[in-house]
Amino acid sequence: MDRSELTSRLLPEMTLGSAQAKLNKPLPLPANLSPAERAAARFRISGVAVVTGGTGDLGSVACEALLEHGLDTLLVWDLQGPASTRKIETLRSKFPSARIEFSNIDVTDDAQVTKASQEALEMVGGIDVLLTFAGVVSCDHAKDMPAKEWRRTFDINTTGSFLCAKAVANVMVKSGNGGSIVHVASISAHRVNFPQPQVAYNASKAAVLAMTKSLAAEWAVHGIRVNSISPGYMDTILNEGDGLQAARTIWNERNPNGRIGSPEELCGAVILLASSAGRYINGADIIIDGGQTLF
Ligand SMILES: NC(=O)c1ccc[n+]([C@@H]2O[C@H](COP(=O)([O-])OP(=O)(O)OC[C@H]3O[C@@H](n4cnc5c(N)ncnc54)[C@H](O)[C@@H]3O)[C@@H](O)[C@H]2O)c1
Ligand SMILES: OC[C@@H](O)C(O)[C@H](O)CO
Repeated sequence: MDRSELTSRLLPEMTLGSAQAKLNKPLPLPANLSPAERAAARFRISGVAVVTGGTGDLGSVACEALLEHGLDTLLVWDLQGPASTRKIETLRSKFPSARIEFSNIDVTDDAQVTKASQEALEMVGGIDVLLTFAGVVSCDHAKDMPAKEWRRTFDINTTGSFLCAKAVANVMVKSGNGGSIVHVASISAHRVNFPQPQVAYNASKAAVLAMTKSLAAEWAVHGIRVNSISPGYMDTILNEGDGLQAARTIWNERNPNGRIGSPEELCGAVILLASSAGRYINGADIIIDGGQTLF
């Protein structure tokens, strides 16, 4: 079997030239812009974005950043609750000209995310950006870890992120416009957290990194970029339960900046990866931790 036969049999979708890669088109910046306008245009986000876990502490801040940068339509996929209703109302009042829709979606349910993605294609013409913030933390000691808890952590953090990426990528391929997918990994994907035991969480986030690189390689031909961010410890509710409040002192001491991060400090990386400023970034991970992982 020669090389081209092998390539087309094993990886037909990756054969060069099988689809027009949007990544290889010139940057769509009109020539008559002022330098300041050009700078802003590079980081402009237009079109439609899906944000999973978009009413959580980090996801809601990322939603706001997308809207600040010009997003027309925001589709939030999260579990319904009083907090989600409140956060969506706040976003709508801050950005009255944007279309903001909430759907009660469990990211671990393949049928639900597939249906919601298809509806986005029919309702708003496609999806340009996907951010996968839906996630849970699990702090059991390994020797006491119930199989159910291990599976739940992987199901939401890893499988859920994959199922959303798959469903959204299919829509991006159908619309023919490519897009940008940003997964939310963690510094826990790169190293073992201290002092809290988090074997399932750490492993689930390391899998997100490997998945991100695999999808980036497979979908570049469709003009879809897939990257991840790895936040360090952020000041969120996720880091308050399970005795984590007490661990904060240690995290602060072990950070060269002397403090954990605030949710807003993720926005720069999210906008870079989602916008055309990041058009040649593919399969990358950006660690945003104030240097926590340096020592
Ligand atoms: N907070 C941190 O310090 C930190 C650091 C690194 C990575 N992260 C990651 O960032 C992401 C967001 O964290 P956060 O601090 O905003 O937490 P959060 O608990 O405030 O938000 C998580 C969101 O995910 C949603 N969610 C959970 N299970 C879901 C499911 N099955 N289907 C749909 N939605 C679901 C929750 O409803 C919630 O809105 C998580 O993936 C987390 O692992 C957080
Ligand atoms: O590693 C940092 C985060 O992923 C997370 O905030 C932490 O692990 C939760 O305890």
